[in-house]
This record gives sequence, C-alpha cells and structure tokens, in this order.
Amino acid sequence: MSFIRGGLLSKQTIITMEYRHLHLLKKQGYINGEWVNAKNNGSFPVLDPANDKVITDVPDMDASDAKAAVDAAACAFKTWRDTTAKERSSILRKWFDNCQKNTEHLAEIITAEAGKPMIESKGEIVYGNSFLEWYADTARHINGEVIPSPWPNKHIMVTRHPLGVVSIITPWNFPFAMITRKVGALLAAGCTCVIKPAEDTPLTALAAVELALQAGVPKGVINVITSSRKNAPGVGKVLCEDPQVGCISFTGSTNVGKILYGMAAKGIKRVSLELGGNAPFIVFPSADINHAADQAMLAKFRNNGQACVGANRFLIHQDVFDQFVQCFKSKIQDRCILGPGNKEGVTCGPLINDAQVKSVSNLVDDAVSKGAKVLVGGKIAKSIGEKFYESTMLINVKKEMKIYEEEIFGPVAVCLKFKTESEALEIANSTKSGLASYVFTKDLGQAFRMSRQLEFGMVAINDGVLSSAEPPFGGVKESGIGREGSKHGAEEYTDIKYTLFSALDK
Ligand SMILES: NC(=O)C1=CN([C@@H]2O[C@H](COP(=O)(O)OP(=O)(O)OC[C@H]3O[C@@H](n4cnc5c(N)ncnc54)[C@H](OP(=O)(O)O)[C@@H]3O)[C@@H](O)[C@H]2O)C=CC1
Ligand SMILES: O=C(O)CCCC(=O)O
Repeated sequence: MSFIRGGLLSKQTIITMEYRHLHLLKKQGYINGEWVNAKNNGSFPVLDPANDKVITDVPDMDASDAKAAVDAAACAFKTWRDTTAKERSSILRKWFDNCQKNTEHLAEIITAEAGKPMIESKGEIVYGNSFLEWYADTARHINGEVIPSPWPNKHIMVTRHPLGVVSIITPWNFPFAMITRKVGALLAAGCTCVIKPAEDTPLTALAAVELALQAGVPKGVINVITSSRKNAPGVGKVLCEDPQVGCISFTGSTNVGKILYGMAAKGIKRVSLELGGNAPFIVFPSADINHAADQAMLAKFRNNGQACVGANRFLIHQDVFDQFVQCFKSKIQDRCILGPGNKEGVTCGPLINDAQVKSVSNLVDDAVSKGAKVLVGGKIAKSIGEKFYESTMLINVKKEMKIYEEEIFGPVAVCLKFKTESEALEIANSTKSGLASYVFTKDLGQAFRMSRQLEFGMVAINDGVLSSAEPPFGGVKESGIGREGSKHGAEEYTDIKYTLFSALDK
C-alpha cells in the first residue's frame, strides 16, 4: 500500500493545521441514531500526543450507556438482517466514497489524536477504506451451498446467517482501519454493532461513523460508546456478556483479549481476536540485503513500531549480519525524522502515551544494563518532547534481556545473529505469539520450507508489508482467533444453518 511504503522511503509535503480547522470533529457518542452525552454527564479529554494539548472533550460513557447501545443495535438488527445484500453493498459503497472524499479531513484527525505523520495518516485512510470497498463487493458473495445428499428425494441446503449484534473494541494504533476492517465485514454479513474505540483515539471513530450515517446506514445499526480507561472494564463487561450480543471482535493486547474471551465464554459467544505479535524478520545469505533493509524500515518503523505486525526480532544470518546491520542503520539515520506528525518532512511521530514511552524505555534500558549495544538512538528525544522516542537499533541482545522475547511495540530494532536455517526457525517459533513473520531469501526451496514451518498466521517472503483487504489477516497461538479482511472476514460474522428438505411423495 502506498501509505505504508511512502513515508519512510521518500519525503512528502505536509500541510500544517490547528485543531480548530479539523472537519468532522464530533464531540459526542452515538446511540440509536442520536449524538449523545454520557448518562452520567462525565467527559474526558482527548489529547494530541505531540504536545499534550486537549483537542476536545468527549463523553465518558459507562455500562449504562453501553447497555442502551446494545439495545439499540439489537432492535436495529431485526430490520437490518432482512435488507438485501445488494442494499448493504450499496450503502458500504457510499460510505467508501464519503471516506475517500474526506481523506484529508480524516487524516488530520488521526494525526491530531494518534500522532502519526500526515503521510501515514492519509495512507491509513486509503488502507482502511479499502476494506469498505472490498466488503461492498463481498456483501454480494456470502454464499451458501447445496450439498449432494446421501438420501434419495432429500436435499441438503446450507445458508449463512448474521450473528446479530457485534461488540467492536478497537485500539489506538490504527484508529480508522481497525474499525472499517471489522464494521465493513459485519455490515456486509447483515449484523449491527456497538463500537468502543480506545480512550486515546475516539475522534477518528466518531468521524468515520458520521460518514457512515451520511451514506445511509440506518439508526441503531452502528453505535459508538466513548469511554475512558477507567470505564473500559464496565463497558467491556456489557459488550461481552449482554445476551443480545452475538460476537465480540477485538484488536488489542493479548492480556485484554484473554479477559474479553473469558467473559464471552460465559455466553458461548463467537469471538474474533487480533492480539499481540512478536514478528521475526529473517534474513538469509542469498537475500538482496539492500532490499531487505528497505523492507525492514517498513516492517519496523511503520507507525513508529506501534503495530502488531511490526518486526520485533531481526534474525540475521552470521554471513550477512554486519552488512545488513550497516545498511539498516544508515537507512534509519537517513529516513527516520522525528517530530510532530503535522510538520513537513516528519516520518516518525510521538508514541501514543506515557505508558508506551515508559514501556519502550524500560525494555531498552534493561537490555543496555545487561550488555546490549546501542548503534542508533536509545533514549527519549527530550528536545522534541517527552513522548518522542529516538528510532533505535540494538545489537548484542541476549536471552536474559526482556527485549529478547517481549513485544516491543515501539521504534526499536533488535538484531540477532544465527548460523543455520533450523536455528533461525527455532528462535522464530520460540514465542507464544504467532501473527506475522518475514523471510528474505532467493532460495525457492528455503522460502517454501519457511512458509510451511513458521508457526505464524502470516508469512511474507521478501516483503516487509503484508496487510491489505484481500488476504486473511490473523494469527495463531496467543495472537488470536479468526481472520479479518478477505471473504473469511465477513464469514466470521455469520452462522451456518443446515436445512434438510425431504420431498414428500405424492
Ligand atoms: N494487537 C494490537 O494491535 C495492539 C496491541 N497493543 C499492545 O497492548 C499494549 C498496551 O496498549 P493498550 O492501549 O493498553 O491496549 P489494550 O489492549 O489495553 O487496549 C485496546 C482496547 O481495549 C480496550 N480495553 C482495555 N481494557 C478493557 C476491558 N477490560 N474491557 C473492555 N475494553 C478494554 C481499550 O480501551 P481503553 O483505551 O479505554 O483502555 C482499547 O479500546 C501495547 O503496548 C501493545 O503491546 C496495543 C494496541 C493494539
Ligand atoms: O497493529 C495492528 O493493530 C493492526 C495491524 C495493522 C495492519 O493492518 O497492518
């Protein structure tokens, strides 16, 4: 996708902006076709991570608002499920068109609340919107089956039916795409939803939903609960346990995913969980090293490393280790330009919040205290601001360091050396996570062996970016359950029904 490839490979012009110029800035939650405040009248501030200024306040909704939203979605489901696939497709297409026309406005909101450089924010709109376009088409192809029957005069028909109300809980790192990927799919399938965006990034969700309404999404079909971290557990309990909810679709940390999965289990509800990753990026001696280092820039520094598919461990064959490290290091020094996302030329913005800064700093400090060597970066860029962490590269990393096995979720590249293919595989697979993995080799047999033996839901051969609307996105092991994007993403929101027709004799 151009967004992912653009920022770190070339410099672009960025328009500066102020919050007062933000279009589509909504300041209320959205329930049953109305923009509403919290029943408790509470609110919380949404901050710009580049400078900690308040962009606006939004309602701090709690469990009672969540219940109202679920009730609205359940009521709307009664009619939405009976719309034709063609009608749903047409609404999704209009939503796609609206987002496309408003790319700049949506991107400005992402940059303001998530801190991304404008080039990446615009790219996220292109990427996120591709799910709406894809599901506008897919809506008309969620097919059933007629299976040859083992009995004479009997027919087996298999049909797909929407699950009902879907609870959507999304993270701050892709505040637009994580919503369109889920909501596009579930609307196509005939479901309705309640969205709970992250405390840090509710404004993108509200703007996206405003454009959905303008596209003709009927009242109650999409509802949005804005809540602070304090109220998230109460809201989450309703979204997971209310009997009217048929499915919980979550993207975020593995820890929270486990909590939600536990609550969903009480009602035997369907779950779709996209959780943490710990992606290996493996470079074999036959690889084109310059290309591998270019792709490493994308796999590591997209959204400043705050991505579940972000490369977490660079496993480099000993024969090309020095060459790769040198090449990667000089690209980091040339292309990672730290600063506020609305400043021209910036390619790496702030981390989202203080917790992220602390988590990344702790991992690096722990590694350095145990002997890791910093080749680039290694600390907070205090002259720019407290949330700006320098793009960093570490070598001499050992097993006893936390960074060796934890998900970094920040702009820190850790390079490790291996000797053999089996050693690379063993290190790569020695994690509870199994989301994305990257392999660089020109040896076709090796590429197939790695594809087969890597215990990951996604394997990219000779590429650093694998996300798009067409393939199934998702992980194995503790990285989650289910797939998003592709036709599988819509099928996640359906149940299969088998009907037996027995032809009565005259
Ligand atoms: N797989 C991925 O794509 C992501 C992984 N992460 C990982 O998680 C770490 C922490 O980030 P963080 O933002 O705290 O991620 P979380 O998993 O805590 O947050 C993701 C979403 O879940 C919500 N949430 C949190 N707790 C509950 C709950 N008990 N019930 C219902 N909803 C809940 C959050 O709301 P609120 O914001 O209000 O707390 C947010 O909307 C990161 O460092 C990273 O390692 C983070 C984001 C995305
Ligand atoms: O990191 C995430 O939370 C989602 C991955 C972004 C993508 O779709 O590539």
